[in-house]
Amino acid sequence: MPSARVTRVPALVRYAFAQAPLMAALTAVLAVLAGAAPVGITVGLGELAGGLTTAIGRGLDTPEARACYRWIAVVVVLFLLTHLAESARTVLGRALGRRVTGRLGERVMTAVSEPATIGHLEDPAYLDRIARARGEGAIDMPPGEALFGLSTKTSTWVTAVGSAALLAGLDLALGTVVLVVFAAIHFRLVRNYRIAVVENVSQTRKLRRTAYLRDVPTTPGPAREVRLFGLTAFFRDAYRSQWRANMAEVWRRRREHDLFVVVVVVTTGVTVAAVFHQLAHRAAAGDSTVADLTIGGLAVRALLQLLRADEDELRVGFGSRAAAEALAFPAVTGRADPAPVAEPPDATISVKDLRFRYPGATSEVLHGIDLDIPAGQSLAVVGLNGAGKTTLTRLLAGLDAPGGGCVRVGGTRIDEANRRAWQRQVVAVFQDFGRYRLPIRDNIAFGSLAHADDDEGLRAVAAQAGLQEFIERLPNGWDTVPADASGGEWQRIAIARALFGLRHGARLLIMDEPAAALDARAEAQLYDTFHELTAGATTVAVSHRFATVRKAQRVVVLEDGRIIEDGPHEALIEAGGRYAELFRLQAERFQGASS
Ligand SMILES: Nc1ncnc2c1ncn2[C@@H]1O[C@H](COP(=O)(O)OP(=O)(O)OP(=O)(O)O)[C@@H](O)[C@H]1O
Repeated sequence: MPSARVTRVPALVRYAFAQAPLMAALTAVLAVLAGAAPVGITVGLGELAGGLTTAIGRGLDTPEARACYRWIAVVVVLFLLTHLAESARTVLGRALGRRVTGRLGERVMTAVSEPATIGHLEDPAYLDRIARARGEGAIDMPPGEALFGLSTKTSTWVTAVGSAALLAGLDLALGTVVLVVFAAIHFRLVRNYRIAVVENVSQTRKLRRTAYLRDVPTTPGPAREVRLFGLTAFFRDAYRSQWRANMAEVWRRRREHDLFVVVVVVTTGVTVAAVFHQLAHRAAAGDSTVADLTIGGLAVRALLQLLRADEDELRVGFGSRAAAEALAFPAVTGRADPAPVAEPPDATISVKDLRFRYPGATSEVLHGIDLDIPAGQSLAVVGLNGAGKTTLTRLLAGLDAPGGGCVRVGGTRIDEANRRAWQRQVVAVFQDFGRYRLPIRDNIAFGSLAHADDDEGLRAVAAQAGLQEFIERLPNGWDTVPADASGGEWQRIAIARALFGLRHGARLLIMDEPAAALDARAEAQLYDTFHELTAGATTVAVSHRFATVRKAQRVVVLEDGRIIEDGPHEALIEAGGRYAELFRLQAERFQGASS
């Protein structure tokens, strides 16, 4: 660990100096000043004590008394300086920390958003990296906190080394031994302290799982089931036993540490006793003055502050680790919105031998899909759970890079160079559409942010998605954050967002179960007016509801990652294949229910 730290801390300090040179330099100077001034006070008090022994009894206006006044002035000024430097260092150090945390946060956010595809965001290891870069862990410590911790520790070490130097001035061996012994204890204390917490951090995942067990019974959704199925005791017991298993190692360390504290107390006692014995010995031999004795005593006292490990160790340890994680993300500068893919509006969207495998999966989800979707066509994709429907829509939208084959728009192949440009021309209502905790205006305008001021358009799509009354009822109308919207209302918002995008030039609309949360009337309304709503755009809708599917101009049936049927509803029914079978099954259920 220390070796990693050796590279982590300088990298962070260099970054701080690059981002905020003045603030960083001032913090460093103040940290040194705040650490050096107490050493000066030790000298001042020692000289004052020495001067007083000769000045007393000689009168107030003697050279000896005047020397004492000067040392009193020096001590008072240094006290003030310590106080001022320490306060200013605290304020500046915290501000510097906040600035660096903010900059690193932006760096991570930009780097994470840089790839046009989204596969990396489904990789748990990558998500862990992001969390660590933000300083999330067993204890939360943003990267910038390390700078504040470093400034505190700089002061501590300047005082310690300065005080040891004063001791060494009296007796070289004495100063060296005390510094070495105290520093050794300090590093061991820091190590113990950090290990105790690092262990928790390395168990982050385990602890997260444990916390999950604790939280299930108090999380509104699952809590309903926990009550119904009587699972409270299960979760409580599982939490308790997992937590104990996780903590066993931590408790063992804690016992070890308690033992170490006894060793520290004894070693420190012996060292301090040795110092005073040596000073007394020298005084008895007439080798040292009162000033020397005072300086020696005060210097040892100042050195005692090394014998502790506090939160600043965590700040430096965890903060610099978070900073290193954040700095490992490449610095990316913002990019301008790309120009749209330059293909005529009537260009066909085609898929050729499309293959895809999720990272870490052993087999392909799509095994070579061929599909031409003429502009303006409404296409429904049906198939059993896990057939690959959602995966196909993700690839059509350019959110994943195919493992083989390609997506084309007219003569343009969608690849890394134009992926973003293509994404701007696609709007979608995915199964897990966004529910932004932002005003409803933003929630809908996100469909085409460049046209967020198109109030008329916003009102029109809201009406098309059946949201007019809902918005009118909201306390602040369009400016309300629709936090309490129902599942269906949120889905209408997502539909309105997609429609707003279509209105402003998107050419492909993807809908993955867009009516899952809609009531029967809303669903019927959506599909009855579908063509009018989508204004002739190309649409690909995934649905398990055949009453809906049959309204599409064309249906493809996906099975195990392959298209097995393709044609209009009537033709597929007539062919009597898988589509006809699934359609009949669903129709029978409804007939059964109504008879
Ligand atoms: N992010 C992922 N990582 C790994 N495997 C995945 C991921 N997403 C989906 N899969 C797997 O890929 C297969 C196809 O999933 P997909 O979501 O495309 O199916 P689907 O036809 O849309 O299913 P459904 O009707 O249930 O929505 C499934 O076996 C699924 O488990």
